Amino acid sequence: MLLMERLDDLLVEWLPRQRWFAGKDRRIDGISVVSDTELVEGDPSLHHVIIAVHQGESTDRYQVPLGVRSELPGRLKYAVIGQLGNGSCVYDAVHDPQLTRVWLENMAGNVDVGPLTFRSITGIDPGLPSFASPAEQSNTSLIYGDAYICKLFRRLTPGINPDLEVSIGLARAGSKHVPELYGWFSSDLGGTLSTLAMMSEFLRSGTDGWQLAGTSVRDLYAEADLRADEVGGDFAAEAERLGAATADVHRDLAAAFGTGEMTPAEIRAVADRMHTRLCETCEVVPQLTPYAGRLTDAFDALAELDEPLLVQRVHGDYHLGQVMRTDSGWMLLDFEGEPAKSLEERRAPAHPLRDVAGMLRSFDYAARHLLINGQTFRGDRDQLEYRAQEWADRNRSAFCRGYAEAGGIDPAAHEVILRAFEFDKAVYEVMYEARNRPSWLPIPLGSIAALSVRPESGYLAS
Ligand SMILES: Nc1ncnc2c1ncn2[C@@H]1O[C@H](COP(=O)(O)OP(=O)(O)O)[C@@H](O)[C@H]1O
Ligand SMILES: O=P(O)(O)O[C@H]1O[C@H](CO)[C@@H](O[C@H]2O[C@H](CO)[C@@H](O)[C@H](O)[C@H]2O)[C@H](O)[C@H]1O
Repeated sequence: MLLMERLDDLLVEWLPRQRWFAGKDRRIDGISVVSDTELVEGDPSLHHVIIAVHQGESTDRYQVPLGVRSELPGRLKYAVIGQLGNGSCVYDAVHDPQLTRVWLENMAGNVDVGPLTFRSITGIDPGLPSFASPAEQSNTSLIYGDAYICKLFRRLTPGINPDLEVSIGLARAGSKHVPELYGWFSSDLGGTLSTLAMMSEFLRSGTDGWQLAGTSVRDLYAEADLRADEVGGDFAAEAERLGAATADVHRDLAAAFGTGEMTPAEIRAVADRMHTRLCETCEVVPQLTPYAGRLTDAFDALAELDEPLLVQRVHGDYHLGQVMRTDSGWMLLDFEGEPAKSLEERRAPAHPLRDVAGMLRSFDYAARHLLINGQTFRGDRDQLEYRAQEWADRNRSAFCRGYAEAGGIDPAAHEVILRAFEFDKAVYEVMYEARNRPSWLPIPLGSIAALSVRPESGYLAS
């Protein structure tokens, strides 16, 4: 058992500096160890630790694999958490390939160690070295060789993780737009077998949509007088193909998990939740308040729909960082849903245009993110903002066209639904940015300002 004096103090100081720690906006009142399984003995040792972090009314559980060495080599200094009472160093084990190899070996061997169960569903090479992915993400991924990527879920929820659940479902449905699943590991959490990590094919030929879109936007801003359709890096054809891939995955999700109907009363409940989120966000970010009236109108218009809506399992947190363009087309990743929602909400069937709206938001982000933080490009500010909107609109339309032509519900024919979902997502982003990246807050606020003055009808095309 690793829990020695000072560990909790060290974690209180270290956790808020981690990208994946979801409680950065609240004080940590205390930390307790839920489980501690020694996976590698000796020096270094690997402790698979699950902690409970107490913050006010809430307690969240996190997975924190810890390495312990009597002396920390220079190459691991950046991963240090601190010094334990007995003088040894404790550090974030994901950065130590000497330790992380054990997860791969254990999955390959389908072994159980204490409460941990390691499983693979295909033959995997247990000998590949790992490094921690530098990607901007909510969890931590390890890349083994250039063959596998193993995502360690940081904040844990009892039960099967939706990302794993959906990957299994889509594999069974024969989807060609998701990486092949290779294995996972789980542990008992409060009496329920719960996913700790999943390992899939590493898409070595892939580039994520956020980077590709960013390159296109940079190309545009570098050419002072050209329009989005005139520069070399035009993204519209890719956006259209991405729309088509999204429709394919929605069809496969419907086949794997079934479809249902949302009654008008349930639609009103969805609109109510959007309204609640708006009120909560206005309290934290008062700059949103001037738009509250127009946002409320959009949510009310959704609440007034009197036809049932077809619902199904969806992605739930869809954006350009969740898709990769590979040599065989677009691949979709990370079916975990919005990290702030409960597991039940994340697994609940929803309208497929929720994902479409998520991706539309991402085109806005891609266009606007280079205009914050004092980045300088040719052209005056107003002109750049105009061109950003033009780029976003061109790609938003192309994505919707691709989606509809591949058999998805035509977004242009369901603007009331799309508008409500897009505004709700933008409100979510306002809170997300306020908590995680305050310097990015102008992005969703700017989008809300621009979109909320568009007419209800034709709001996509304008
Ligand atoms: N199968 C994969 N192959 C290659 N890179 C991947 C793969 N899965 C994820 N990535 C990279 O890791 C990033 C984060 O992955 P994601 O699943 O969204 O993590 P998180 O849920 O922690 O945010 C992606 O944007 C992508 O760049
Ligand atoms: O970490 P996740 O991918 O699960 O999602 C969370 O973080 C995302 C940022 O990394 C955040 O996405 C927002 O920023 C993106 C650009 O960085 C942009 O493309 C998205 O449209 C925007 O929503 C996501 O909302 C959050 O849940």
